[in-house]
Amino acid sequence: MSQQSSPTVFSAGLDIMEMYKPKPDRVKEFWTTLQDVWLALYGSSFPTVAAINGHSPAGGCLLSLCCEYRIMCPNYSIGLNETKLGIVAPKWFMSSMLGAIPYREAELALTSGRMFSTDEALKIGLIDEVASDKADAIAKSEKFLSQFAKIHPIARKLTKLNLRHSALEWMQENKELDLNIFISFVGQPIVQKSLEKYLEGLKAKQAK
Ligand SMILES: CCCCCCCC/C=C\C/C=C/C(=O)SCCNC(=O)CCNC(=O)[C@H](O)C(C)(C)COP(=O)(O)OP(=O)(O)OC[C@H]1O[C@@H](n2cnc3c(N)ncnc32)[C@H](O)[C@@H]1OP(=O)(O)O
Repeated sequence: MSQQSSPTVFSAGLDIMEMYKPKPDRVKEFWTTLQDVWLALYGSSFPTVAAINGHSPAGGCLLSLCCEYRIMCPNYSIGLNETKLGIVAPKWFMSSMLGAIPYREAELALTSGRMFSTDEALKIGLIDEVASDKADAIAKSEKFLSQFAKIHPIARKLTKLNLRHSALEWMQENKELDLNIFISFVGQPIVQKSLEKYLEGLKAKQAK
């Protein structure tokens, strides 16, 4: 469950202002912090559930995909919408999605940057359950977690970490490479232009 200033947003994803005209003194910390959050959450030895009580685009969707189970409240949207911003979901965003939905669905979703409604997300397996509201999402999360009381904790932990091993190992070994790809990608004028247009679209939507 994320605590946001907006009651309708689980996480709006990465701060686009950090990628639009990125400041050289901040960009490394920005990206490595995200890598570290992913490593900690995707690689957590604890069972994890995302109770998604609001919209969850891009980095928001990624946070939920780090968890083993996703429960979402109705009438929100979720997805890796990077292509809509003219950017590319990094390899580890994609592998996180592939841990939840079949390759074919992921390819269609990622290339189109599609955002799914709660019901659509349930249909393709991007989320596991729908909750009627925040309290129900918490109750359902507790129910999911309680099943592990009967499972040996070391067996559960090793099973989870073995399943996630190759994605985690890739990141541990390639943090610097991944950072350099990010910096050179967002630095391209064509990418900056796309981000500018996307931000203008957000402002125009808000002005209506
Ligand atoms: C070859 C391989 C190369 C690989 C290279 C990798 C490069 C790729 C790197 C990164 C991946 C990116 C991940 C991301 O997470 S990108 C961010 C994606 N997020 C979005 O698209 C969300 C956009 N926002 C919305 O859809 C909506 O705002 C909303 C649904 C979240 C909330 O809607 P609503 O409540 O109606 O609020 P407003 O739209 O009115 O927005 C309020 C306010 O907030 C600003 N804002 C919203 N989201 C963001 C954001 N993510 N970053 C910065 N600012 C945001 C919006 O502009 C308004 O601002 P204000 O006018 O100043 O109030």
